[in-house]
Amino acid sequence: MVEAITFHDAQSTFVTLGEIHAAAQRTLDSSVWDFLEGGAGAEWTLAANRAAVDAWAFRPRVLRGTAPPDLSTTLLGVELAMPVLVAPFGADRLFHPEGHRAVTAAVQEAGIASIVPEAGSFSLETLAKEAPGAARFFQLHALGSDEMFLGLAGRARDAGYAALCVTVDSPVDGWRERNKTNRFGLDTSAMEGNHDSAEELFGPMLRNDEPVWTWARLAALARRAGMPFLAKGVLVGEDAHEAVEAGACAVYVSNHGGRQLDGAPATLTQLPEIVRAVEGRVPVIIDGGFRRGTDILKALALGADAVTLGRPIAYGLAAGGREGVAAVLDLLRREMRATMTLLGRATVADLGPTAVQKAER
Ligand SMILES: Cc1cc2nc3c(=O)[nH]c(=O)nc-3n(C[C@H](O)[C@H](O)[C@H](O)COP(=O)(O)O)c2cc1C
Ligand SMILES: CC(C)CC(=O)C(=O)O
Repeated sequence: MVEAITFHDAQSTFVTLGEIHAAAQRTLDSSVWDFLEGGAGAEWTLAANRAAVDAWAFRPRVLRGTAPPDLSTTLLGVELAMPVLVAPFGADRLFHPEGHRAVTAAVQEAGIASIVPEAGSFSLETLAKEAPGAARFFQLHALGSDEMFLGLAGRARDAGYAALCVTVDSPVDGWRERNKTNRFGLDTSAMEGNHDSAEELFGPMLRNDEPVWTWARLAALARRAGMPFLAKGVLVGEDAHEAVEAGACAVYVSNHGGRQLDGAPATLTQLPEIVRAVEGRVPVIIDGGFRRGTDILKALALGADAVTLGRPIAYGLAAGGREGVAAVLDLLRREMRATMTLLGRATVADLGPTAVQKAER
């Protein structure tokens, strides 16, 4: 007798990413859920990110005799078991008491890397010490005083981070109506892992009373800090060009998951323009609305070197701490692996513009 073939994953309580999303929502208070899930304004950009992914279909090749798929890649000298990074998300202890300690532990196990946030619950040193393989990039804002930036950059350098990830799309907090409706008060202790007080960082952002930084200022500070930097939050070719000219080691296409400028275009829509402007001089990474393995492979086909994920990782964290994040990463990896075979592509380098076409509906 043939025994049953099971299609579920015996390694985890969760067998789909949808289940993890639902479990996260069940776990969190509704106002924390809204803070996590929501975007700015009418949430047009939030929805546009998803629609842009769905606007592409694959062009699969069959009977190509390719080797079993290999998802591994190298980004800025960091080896990744798959072309995925964890996007920086602050206030992590709101989702789980272990916050980024749980995230970096799972990320290290999965053989990829995290972008550790400035506004997180645990210090950059703690995370680098506990999970040196995962804590490879440190995010900080192009905001506040030069001394604050140099202080954090120096700490990241001393703790062994490979590069800074500088967020350039948040000189002021986005107009987030779910938080306003909920009278949501963010517990600042969830954001003080790297600062004596959250006011240091959020004061200028909330007051909106300081001159906005320039590329020249960022370039000069990064040089003084002796650290390479990725520019996070680039959406148009002109800024991609400016970022490379300012010395960025990578351009990170992002609209902050639709949380900052509502009406900003979808990231996947902008990707080809940015790839053209960068002309292969530095890697291009992207985030915004990527929710499953097939989504990630579409971005790679359109020219991204890696895809970063924000909310999906936070869902895993809320649903099950370290194990929840591990389940998200494992599901993504296995779905991508199966999809690569269905596409007739053996390595991520084989994914190019011929792997996708505009979807007809
Ligand atoms: C709860 C939350 C907190 C975030 N905090 C930060 C932050 O401190 N710094 C930053 O650069 N981006 C932050 N982001 C934006 C993410 O880095 C990323 O750009 C975004 O989540 C990507 O979209 P996705 O959630 O659809 O994957 C945050 C996002 C979320 C959901
Ligand atoms: C730490 C948070 C206030 C950051 C956040 O919500 C964001 O950057 O989108």
